[in-house]
Parts: sequence; structure tokens; C-alpha cells
Amino acid sequence: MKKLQQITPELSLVEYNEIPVLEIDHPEVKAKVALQGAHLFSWQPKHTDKDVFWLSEIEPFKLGSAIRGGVPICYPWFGSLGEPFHGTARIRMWELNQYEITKDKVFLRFDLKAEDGKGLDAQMAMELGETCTLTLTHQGAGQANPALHSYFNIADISQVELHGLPTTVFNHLTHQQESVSSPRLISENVDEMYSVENAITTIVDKGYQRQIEVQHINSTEVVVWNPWHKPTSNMTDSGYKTMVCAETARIHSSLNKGQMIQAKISVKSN
Ligand SMILES: O=P(O)(O)OC[C@H]1O[C@@H](O)[C@H](O)[C@@H](O)[C@@H]1O
Repeated sequence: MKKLQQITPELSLVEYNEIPVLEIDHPEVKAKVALQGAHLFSWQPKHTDKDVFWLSEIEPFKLGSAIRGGVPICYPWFGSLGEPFHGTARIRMWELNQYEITKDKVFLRFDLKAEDGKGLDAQMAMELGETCTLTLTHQGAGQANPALHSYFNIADISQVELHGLPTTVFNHLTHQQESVSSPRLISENVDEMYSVENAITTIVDKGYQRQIEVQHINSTEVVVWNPWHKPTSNMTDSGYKTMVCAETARIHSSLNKGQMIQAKISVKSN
């Protein structure tokens, strides 16, 4: 790891293998954001002893390869709505163009320049403190169908409940609408899309004795994913046991220029 720049006492730029990473070390919060993808992959408010986000233990931090963990930004499209899968933004460089440090939190704004060099495609604003607010604003031409593909750090997938989701879901593995339990328990490969606006998902983690709450704002879907034994790039065979994705998505109703999706994340002990 090579230090590139000390921006302020709380913010430093460090190289993780091929990727520049902004490290935040503030009395209230620690966090890490890769400039590739404006990709938050670690957030730990002072009152918790474990990271809220999961990061693969074999993440190689290679340019052009999306980081396996944290909050990949799927933009301008989700999944196979275009090529590459989950859009280009997670493998492009973003610029840190604004920051503000207060006694409670750190505010960061990253811009994604348009590929033709004219104007912006998107902006990501992060407020990192006791809570974490991520706001993705579509600034480009045309429409966007993004998602904030958050991977949460849990003690053991077999002891986790997801609360606040509907009991009907589109299962991407069987390509059909199905009925599921609420709260949702996961015991196999799941790749499912819940059509629900502005949902609040609560991840009840008995192992770590804590609850993570995600408010999905301006979203029209929540995607839940865990690959279980399905081989997945940059992930160990047992990596699935300690992660669950609960994604803030805007898939079937596009965003126009100036519109945003937001995830507000908080964590509390039981
Ligand atoms: O491996 P990737 O490109 O990061 O995608 C991971 C998963 O992301 C989820 O959002 C999709 O619903 C899954 O279908 C996909 O497998």
C-alpha cells in the first residue's frame, strides 16, 4: 500500500494495488472509497466494532475489474440491460470534487465525467458519520436505470432475517414470480427482485447482535442476492456465508437527468 497524498488530517489517498483509495479517519467514523467506481467499500461508525459492509477477502483491487464488496454503483444500467453487465460506472474513474469535514461527519462528492469529455454522467454524494447516506444523481443525456448494489457484512447467513420485503418476488433464477416468506430467510442461491417503492429493509443479524437498516429512497425495486455455492469472481468458496446484498434499485422506471436514488443506512446493536 502506497500513500499518494494527505489531503486533510482526516482524508488520505492511498494506492491499493492498482486502485487509488480515499481513506477516511475521523473521530466519529472510518471509511474507504475507491476512486474507481466512487466505490465505498468500508464504513464503520465509532459505535460499532465491525464494518457495516462486506468486502471479499481476496479482492485484488485491479483496474477494470469491479470491487467485490461495499457498494458498487450499477450505472447507467442494472444487470444485462446493456453491456458490460451492471454498467460502466463501477469500472470507471470518478473525481473527488468536493469535501467537507465537520465534527460529526465527512461529506464527499464524486463526479463521473461523460465519456466524450463533455459534461457529467453522474454524481455520487456521500455523508459518512453515525449514519451513511449515498445519493446517486443522474446528470447525463438519456435515461438511466441504476442500482446501489450494497453488500452487507453479517456473522452468518443462516442466522439472518431480512425484514420489510413483500411476499411476492421475481426470481431471476427461475424467471418467474414466486411467493416467499417475510421476514425472508436465505438458505440457497438467491437472485431476486422485489417491486416495492421506497422500501425500508432491516437486516437482523443474530450472530453480530445488530440490525442494519437501509432506507431505499426514490427506488422502485429492492434486489436481494447471495450466490451461495455458485462460483463467483474474486470471492472465496465460503465468502457467501458472511454477506448479503440488499440493493437500492431503479430498474423498471428510468431516471431522467437531475433525478436521484438514495440509500440511507444505519446500524444499531440489539
Ligand atoms: O458479478 P457481478 O457482475 O458483480 O454481479 C453480481 C450479481 O449482482 C446482482 O445484482 C444480480 O442480480 C446478479 O444476477 C449478479 O450475479
